[in-house]
Amino acid sequence: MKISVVAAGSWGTALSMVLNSNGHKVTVWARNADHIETIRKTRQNEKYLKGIRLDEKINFTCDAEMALTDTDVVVFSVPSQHFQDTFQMFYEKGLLTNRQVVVNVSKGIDMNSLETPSQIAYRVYPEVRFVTLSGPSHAEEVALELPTALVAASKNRNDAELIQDLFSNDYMRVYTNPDVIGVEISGALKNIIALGAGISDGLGFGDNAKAALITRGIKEISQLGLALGAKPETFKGLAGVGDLIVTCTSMHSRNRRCGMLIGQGLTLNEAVKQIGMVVEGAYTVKSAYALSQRHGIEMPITAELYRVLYEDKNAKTAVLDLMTRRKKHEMDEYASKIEPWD
Ligand SMILES: NC(=O)C1=CN([C@@H]2O[C@H](COP(=O)(O)OP(=O)(O)OC[C@H]3O[C@@H](n4cnc5c(N)ncnc54)[C@H](O)[C@@H]3O)[C@@H](O)[C@H]2O)C=CC1
Ligand SMILES: O=C(CO)COP(=O)(O)O
Repeated sequence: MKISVVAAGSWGTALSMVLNSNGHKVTVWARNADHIETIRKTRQNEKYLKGIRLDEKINFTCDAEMALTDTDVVVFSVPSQHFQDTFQMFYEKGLLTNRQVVVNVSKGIDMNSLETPSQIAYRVYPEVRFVTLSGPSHAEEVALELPTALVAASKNRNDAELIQDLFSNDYMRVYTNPDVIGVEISGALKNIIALGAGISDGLGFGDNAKAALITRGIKEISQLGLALGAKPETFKGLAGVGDLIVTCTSMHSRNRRCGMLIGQGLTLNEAVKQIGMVVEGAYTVKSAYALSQRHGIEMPITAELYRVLYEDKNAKTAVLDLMTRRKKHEMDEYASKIEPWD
């Protein structure tokens, strides 16, 4: 198949390698001509995916028409805060048709509209054939062909299966899932919890704190997801708890590393600058906090992180406030229904 990949960051580049090794004709589009020129000359993406050689067969261009015309699949890998602009720009140029399948691989919620990428895509182009590809997958490991499992989620089974076939090989296993919103909310919100896990590490806390954040984190993620129409099983899957575990524990995670720097005393801006790549949780924390208020959902970890990142709250005070919240049952439903020990 002919496939366009939009953006030459770490994830777009790693996925273009998978698709190329699966025998597809891949063209990567990026807006920065100098970046493209350097990749073409060196066959490396030194800025975003250090030390990895890129096959000569992968095309790199900054000509959008050349990259998208007559392709079967368009993979969007722009940071989520730029998904709206980029998708709309390609749509208005007439470069997206419903003969193509659009795959989004970014993980976030737009801070202005509070929409996920699928909600943006359907609003801009109601006939879009949309698939979201998510799950525990650091680009650095995928580029080395280390075993990875993903989820392709779509309202349309054929489109989900097409994307499953396209990316599957002996080091990449792709499952399908009809729950697009559940997969999107999982992928977006795990970045917030990973920032928190990094802050916890940076403050010198241990594995107990990390396990507590992961476990209470998936509860917050699923509560917001359920309010937005997600299915509960999704949060137990690869896009849910799977991606939460890898992002909260891996040294590859930009969100976790950014949190560690904040825990060690840097400001959010200083930490993001030092990471030098997108730190999605820094933006999605604003969207998730706003959504929790809109839907009346208690999300204590998200709320404390919002205060630390945007209201200058001291991180240690935030932890103390989380630890000394009102005492409660582990399962909220017990509080409102029957006594659990009856
Ligand atoms: N890197 C990874 O391991 C994974 C990343 N993701 C997600 O993929 C998305 C992209 O992440 P990365 O590639 O890692 O980020 P990155 O920071 O490595 O690269 C982002 C790329 O997007 C480009 N870009 C930024 N704004 C743009 C715009 N308005 N138009 C066109 N291009 C633009 C940048 O120039 C850069 O090339 C994020 O949502 C991330 O959460 C998902 C799974 C794995
Ligand atoms: O989504 C990812 C792994 O699944 C990448 O996480 P980071 O953006 O924190 O590096």
